[in-house]
Amino acid sequence: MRIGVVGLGYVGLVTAAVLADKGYEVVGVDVDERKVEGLNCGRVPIYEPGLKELLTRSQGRLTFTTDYSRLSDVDVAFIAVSTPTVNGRISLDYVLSASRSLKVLGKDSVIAVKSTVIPGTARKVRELSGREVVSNPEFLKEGSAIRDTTNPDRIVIGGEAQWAMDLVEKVWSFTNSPVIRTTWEEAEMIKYASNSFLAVKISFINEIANLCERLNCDVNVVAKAMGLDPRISPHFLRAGLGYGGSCFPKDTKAFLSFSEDLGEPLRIVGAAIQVNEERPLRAVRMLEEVMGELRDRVVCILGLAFKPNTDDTRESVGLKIASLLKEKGVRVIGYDPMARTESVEQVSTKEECIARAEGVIVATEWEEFKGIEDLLKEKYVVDGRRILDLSKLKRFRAVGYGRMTEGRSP
Ligand SMILES: NC(=O)c1ccc[n+]([C@@H]2O[C@H](COP(=O)([O-])OP(=O)(O)OC[C@H]3O[C@@H](n4cnc5c(N)ncnc54)[C@H](O)[C@@H]3O)[C@@H](O)[C@H]2O)c1
Ligand SMILES: O=c1ccn([C@@H]2O[C@H](COP(=O)(O)OP(=O)(O)O[C@H]3O[C@H](CO)[C@@H](O)[C@H](O)[C@H]3O)[C@@H](O)[C@H]2O)c(=O)[nH]1
Repeated sequence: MRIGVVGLGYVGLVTAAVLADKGYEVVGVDVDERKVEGLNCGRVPIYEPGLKELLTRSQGRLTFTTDYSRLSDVDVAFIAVSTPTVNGRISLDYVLSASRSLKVLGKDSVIAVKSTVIPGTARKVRELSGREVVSNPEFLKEGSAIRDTTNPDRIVIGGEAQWAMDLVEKVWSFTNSPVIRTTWEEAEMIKYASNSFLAVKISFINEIANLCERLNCDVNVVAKAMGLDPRISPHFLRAGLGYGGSCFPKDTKAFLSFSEDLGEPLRIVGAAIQVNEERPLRAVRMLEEVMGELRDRVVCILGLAFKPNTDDTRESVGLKIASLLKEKGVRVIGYDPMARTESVEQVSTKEECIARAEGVIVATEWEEFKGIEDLLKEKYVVDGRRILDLSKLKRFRAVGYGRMTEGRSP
């Protein structure tokens, strides 16, 4: 089977690499000429564990181009272009533009929409492309994208024409994952409802963390016991500085405005967004509580990627905290094992970052930030991700930690 993948970002590139590795002939198309040129020279534009190796292994079955006409003989073309939220609403511009370009497909080819889109979009894609369309939302997580694509929890296939759904199901037959067949709109809803539910869960535990900070409580103890109830589950119950990344922030907002347009506003999702937006400021206040006036002092942020094992800084909490601190006249330096950004002065080791600063905020729970308590002994510390052994620190605040210990904050 020949496969096309339109949009070679975190989703498209991983999808293309995994499918090529499974033996399909794959053509990847992107409008970004530099990205395509780089890929054709073996340069991988993102950091995702295992991706470079996978791309090298599948050379020969995988080609990259900016030329849509190269898709004319594919059986299935996946759309994996971005769907940003602009002024609180989803922008479908890239998806609709890709759909028009996909008129090059043969009449029996199927378009599978992987991009996260509001209900009703797959129908529009069919109108614009004149081809049969299946909604096949993506659930991968950055940092474990290859494993998630090779072995997904479920495969959702939404559509109308059985033959088209059969074809897309066949593409994923190597996975052995449960397949759920739905309508287009159900598939599109499943994606937003899933992301929103996880975002709600995070904001919920973060509010519990706020309460714990006022009491003689540790949110980790509370969450651990809650999570032992299989109805609650321990997943996505880690209190911290809130969710970032390219999905939850934009998808919750797009889903909320979509629900409002329908006259059925998702109030719980609205509250989760609000709670999340308060997290960076809360981190700054914690640092002020322990350190006092921050102006002209040096603060180090450990972790600029929105989560560990990625170089992605989209909606990164660390960067949001950095900009709040700068507004207060703080001299901010940052360190991240993978992420690179123009917006913060970056140093190349955590040791240097910590040594140069008076205050340290742990914003991302990278593995290499665990066990660094000795480096932090003389610093003011905010453990925003609860990865430190607090008993080894002197002057600190930690998310969801309100245990009183003599001589220690709080
Ligand atoms: N990143 C994730 O973890 C993740 C997981 C699941 C779903 N999603 C969804 O998948 C979609 C893609 O996300 P991403 O993070 O991979 O985006 P991305 O921004 O990393 O990549 C998108 C790519 O699409 C290209 N593009 C834009 N318009 C195009 C067009 N008309 N034709 C061809 N290429 C075009 C861009 O140049 C870019 O390379 C979004 O809808 C997102 O919500 C993302
Ligand atoms: O208990 C938790 C779990 C996560 N997070 C934060 O939540 C954000 C998102 O994390 P994660 O879900 O692991 O990363 P993403 O790669 O953004 O993946 C999410 O978004 C993707 C895009 O839609 C979906 O495909 C995935 O299923 C969904 O998990 C990050 O900032 C995490 O730090 C927490 O604060 N506490």
